[in-house]
Amino acid sequence: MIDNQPKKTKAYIAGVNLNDPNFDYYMTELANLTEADNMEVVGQSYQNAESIVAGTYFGVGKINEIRTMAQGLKAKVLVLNDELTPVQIRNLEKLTKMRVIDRTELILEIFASRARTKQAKLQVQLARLQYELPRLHPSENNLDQQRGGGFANRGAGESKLEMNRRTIGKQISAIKKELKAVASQEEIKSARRNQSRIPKVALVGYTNAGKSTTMNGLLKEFSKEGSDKEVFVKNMLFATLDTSVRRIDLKDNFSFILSDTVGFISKLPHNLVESFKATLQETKDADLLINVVDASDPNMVQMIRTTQNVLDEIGVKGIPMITAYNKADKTDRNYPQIEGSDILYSAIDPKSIKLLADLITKRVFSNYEKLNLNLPLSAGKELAYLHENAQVLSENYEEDGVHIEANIAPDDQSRFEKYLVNNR
Ligand SMILES: Nc1nc2c(ncn2[C@@H]2O[C@H](COP(=O)(O)OP(=O)(O)OP(=O)(O)O)[C@@H](O)[C@H]2O)c(=O)[nH]1
Ligand SMILES: [Mg+2]
Repeated sequence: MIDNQPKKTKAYIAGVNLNDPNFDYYMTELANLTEADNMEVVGQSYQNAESIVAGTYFGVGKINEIRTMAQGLKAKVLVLNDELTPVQIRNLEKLTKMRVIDRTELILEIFASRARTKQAKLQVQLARLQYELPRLHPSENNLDQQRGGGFANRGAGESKLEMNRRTIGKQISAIKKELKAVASQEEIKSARRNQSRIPKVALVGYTNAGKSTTMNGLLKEFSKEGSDKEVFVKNMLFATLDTSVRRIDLKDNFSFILSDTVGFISKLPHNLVESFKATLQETKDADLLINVVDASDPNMVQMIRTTQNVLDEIGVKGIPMITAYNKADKTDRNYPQIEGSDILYSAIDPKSIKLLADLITKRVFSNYEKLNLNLPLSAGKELAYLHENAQVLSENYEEDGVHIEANIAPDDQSRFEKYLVNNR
């Protein structure tokens, strides 16, 4: 059989365990990330230690062991479980004769390969440059220094370093400026959404949990535009890097705005989270979060914790949340099923999607109040506002005005007080 697949680079993965109960889970993630970066994991090892060795990350014995093992397995790349210092990376490359990639660089590479839109590309580029800046080192300009020979030329390498730093610094400012321009466009749209009383619901969660599939499921069931508005779904880490915002129109005039965004993983590089601030804004502005969890994954509990940690890091606090246990079709449990404020479902099952929509409706509109109003026929503007921002249950044009029964947001209730009919 002819194998047309290009051969994947073989990688050896390793880490130092500082007595962390989640260490095995982090190594599993590291293996998945390495595969997601188009490499093949051929082996792994770890070292239990009290602390990281400052200059070389591992102790000498471990480095020798890794070099021997990795060479035997023909690994070309050594992938490490933490963010390393530039000195540690350089020393390990010398000692192992392999390319060394730390966890941060690995995640940045994956994001770079996935970025499609201008905003995502700029955000990843910014995070990469910020990662590189402190990693520029005079020794990387050895050639210049050596070529010059002699003492007199010693400054040449350093000035090149300065030059590189300045160039990267300039690139960073330019990208930040461009990002601001892109973000302000988004802000205008988002401000418009914030002005409206339509509730905002945000899908969040671990990467590959099924957020985008859930969004498409809701769109298929409840959006007039249907499949035109569907988002990209794929069985891979970080399929989504942008935020998509769609309007979902449920029965009985219930509408909400739904957003789907980038997924999370443990130890997301801080720079990356910082760069993706604009993308994650929709999550911060939400009235309700749906935390999508892959219920068929044995590491489900750690994944939930990871999502909580990232939400804390980006400053998402106090927003009500539904935990949505997805992929129930891959478990032996009965679904769909509501369990308190949570749901067990499958995003590819229409019945599940309807139950999820019911749960969202209940949660989002729980503090709305059902009011009976009588609006004069001249109050066209108020009527339009109600249709846009409340759930209009019934509407009858009578001689004395328009009789309306509607569920109205707490903030809007005073606005319609004067039209109240006292028959509640
Ligand atoms: N069997 C099964 N597969 C599902 C279900 N939901 C999603 N998937 C699959 O899981 C994979 C990931 O789905 P996505 O919707 O792209 O996941 P995501 O959370 O948006 O992932 P990222 O954007 O990468 O963070 C795809 O192959 C989906 O087809 C489900 O309920 N059952
Ligand atoms: Mg997605």
